[in-house]
Amino acid sequence: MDGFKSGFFLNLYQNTRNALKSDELQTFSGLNNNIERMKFVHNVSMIEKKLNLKRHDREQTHRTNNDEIYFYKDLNCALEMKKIGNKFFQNQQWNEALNFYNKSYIMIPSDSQKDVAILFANRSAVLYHLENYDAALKEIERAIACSYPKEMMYKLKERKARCFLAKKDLKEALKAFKEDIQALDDAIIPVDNKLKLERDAQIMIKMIEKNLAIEEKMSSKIKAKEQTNKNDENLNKDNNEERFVSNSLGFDYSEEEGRYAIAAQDIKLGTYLVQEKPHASSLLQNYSQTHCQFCFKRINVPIACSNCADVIYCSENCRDNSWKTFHRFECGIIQHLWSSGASITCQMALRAISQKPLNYFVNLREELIELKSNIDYSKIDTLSNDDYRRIFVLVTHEKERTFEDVFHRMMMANFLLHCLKMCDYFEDDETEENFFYIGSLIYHNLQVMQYNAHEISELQYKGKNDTGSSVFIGGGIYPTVAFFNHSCDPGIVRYYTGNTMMVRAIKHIPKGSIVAENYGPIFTQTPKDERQSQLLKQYHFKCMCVPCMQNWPTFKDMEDTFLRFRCDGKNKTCPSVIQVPLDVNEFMIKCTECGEFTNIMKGLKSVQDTDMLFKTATRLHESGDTKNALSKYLECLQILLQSLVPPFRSFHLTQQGIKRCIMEFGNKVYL
Ligand SMILES: C[S@@+](CC[C@H](N)C(=O)[O-])C[C@H]1O[C@@H](n2cnc3c(N)ncnc32)[C@H](O)[C@@H]1O
Repeated sequence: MDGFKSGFFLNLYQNTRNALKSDELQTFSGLNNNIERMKFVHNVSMIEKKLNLKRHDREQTHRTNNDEIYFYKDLNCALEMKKIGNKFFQNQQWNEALNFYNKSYIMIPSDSQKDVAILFANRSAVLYHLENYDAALKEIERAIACSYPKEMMYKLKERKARCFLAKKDLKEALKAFKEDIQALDDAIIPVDNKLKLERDAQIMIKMIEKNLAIEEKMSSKIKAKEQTNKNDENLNKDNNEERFVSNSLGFDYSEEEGRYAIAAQDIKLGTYLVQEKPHASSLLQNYSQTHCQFCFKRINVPIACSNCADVIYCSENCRDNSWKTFHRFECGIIQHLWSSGASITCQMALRAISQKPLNYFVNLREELIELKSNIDYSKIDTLSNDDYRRIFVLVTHEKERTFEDVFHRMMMANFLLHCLKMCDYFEDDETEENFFYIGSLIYHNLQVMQYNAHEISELQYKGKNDTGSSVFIGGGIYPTVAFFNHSCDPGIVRYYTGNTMMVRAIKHIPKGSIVAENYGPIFTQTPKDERQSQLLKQYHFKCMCVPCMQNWPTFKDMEDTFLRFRCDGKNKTCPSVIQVPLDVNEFMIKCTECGEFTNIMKGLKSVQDTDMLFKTATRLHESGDTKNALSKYLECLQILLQSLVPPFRSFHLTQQGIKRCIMEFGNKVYL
């Protein structure tokens, strides 16, 4: 996720770097703070002269060189798209029609409100046919708010009534049919048609009134339903929390490992540990026309930015929040960022600044200097997720960086600073001091993102039988989860709804143990040496997790591994450890020492967490459903891996077994 891999910036960087003379190199190496370094890079790169970039504005209504990716507001083009949409609509190809209406709407300049209103109305018609009545009603509301023509209003009101009817909301349907009759007064259509439409509406009104009378009698039932809906609303509110951190999670600090998460109490498998919104996040360009720029939800019915056609939103709320924070500055420069080749981490480094006004950072300046040498985590943890100090304190490994790394990142920061200037971030403030101070923060952010940002993924399914795969759609910086250290055998799984991250335990984690996540290399797939050197190179630490210390084999190396169990023979004193081949599908095994048959799962019964699971497995086993029983037994084993004492603690489950446990059990957690 790091750096500029392609795009015009690479050239600029290489030219500047190659042109550096040895005395300039020395000067740069001798500089002792980031503001001075920023000034130096700014002067040698002469970025403003070399890059003739301008912010796009509303007047720029042309398309560039048949460029398929970059859309501009363009009325003619938008009307063409609408025509295509209309053709699909006539052929009852609803999804295709919606797709073209969406494209058309996104490209309409915001001063063409009437066209916008008509497109909202067209989308409502498609959505009605797709039986997505709530979305259709929302579009009707939007069309009306955009001054939909009075003479056509009766169509919208009638559609509104039919949507409510389909939703079985008779009261609202009744209201809408009455509004429909009123709206017919303004309709410019032949009188006969008008009368017919009015008669139809009256018939509906009578029918609904009759049904409402019946419904009245059952009002108590309806009240109960309303109560349920209210409860649902409350649930959703909880989901919208900025962050939730379980009481079972704590944080500790050591000189070698920095700050890291631990279990403040025993953590059961499956426990929700964290739900967190990002401090800053950026969506990949490829998803800019399918996902909400603000919350990353996939969208069928987008809301457009009124100035640019580069981004879309799932709702007016997300559009407004985006505008209030970063998009008012980024609007019109996003295409430059994309074509520069700036990685998602670079875009996040910029966004962590563009989402707050200049004053915010100017006011924090003294405190940030203090934070560089003295961090009070108990205070930092109480700050809200959108507070810049929460990400400022994250690891940067600043002292371990090479000259090339610093120069490269300074150049990136300088380019991003240039972008900020281009989009009027500094407004009337022309002081050099603030300009380079913000540059130094962008540089700091680039370092923070390198070690602390997370990829945001989405579970995508291709067809009915697909089991789904996780697809990278953007990046985010999560102030709480950024403090989780790594293990090659992690205790948690991360997954997302939009850009909200959820973290759950995938094993039993005893009180006081580290709660680790995984930075990439996992013991089942990558051999120890490879894992350790990758982590050292990428994250500057030597991994000392249990699989690294005990050199656990990968799945591939586990082909010949045995399951090992202590014999549970008749006299209970047999000291033997029985080895069971990997492909075991019998649960009764014979001890080679005492000759007794024993149930390999017997020793596991005592562990509380697995009791239910074990009972289910036994029931399935006894009923002859060996396949499902095995799967349940293996789930037990997966949980127990953490709590068993040696030699059991150190055994590795079968390749098939652990894989299946993780896949099957893990999947349940993911979904
Ligand atoms: C995302 S941060 C994790 C939080 C970090 N410990 C801190 O103090 O902010 C990643 C950095 O933490 C440290 N780290 C992560 N896992 C570690 C581990 N298992 N052992 C030692 N250091 C680790 C490394 O310095 C790594 O670059």
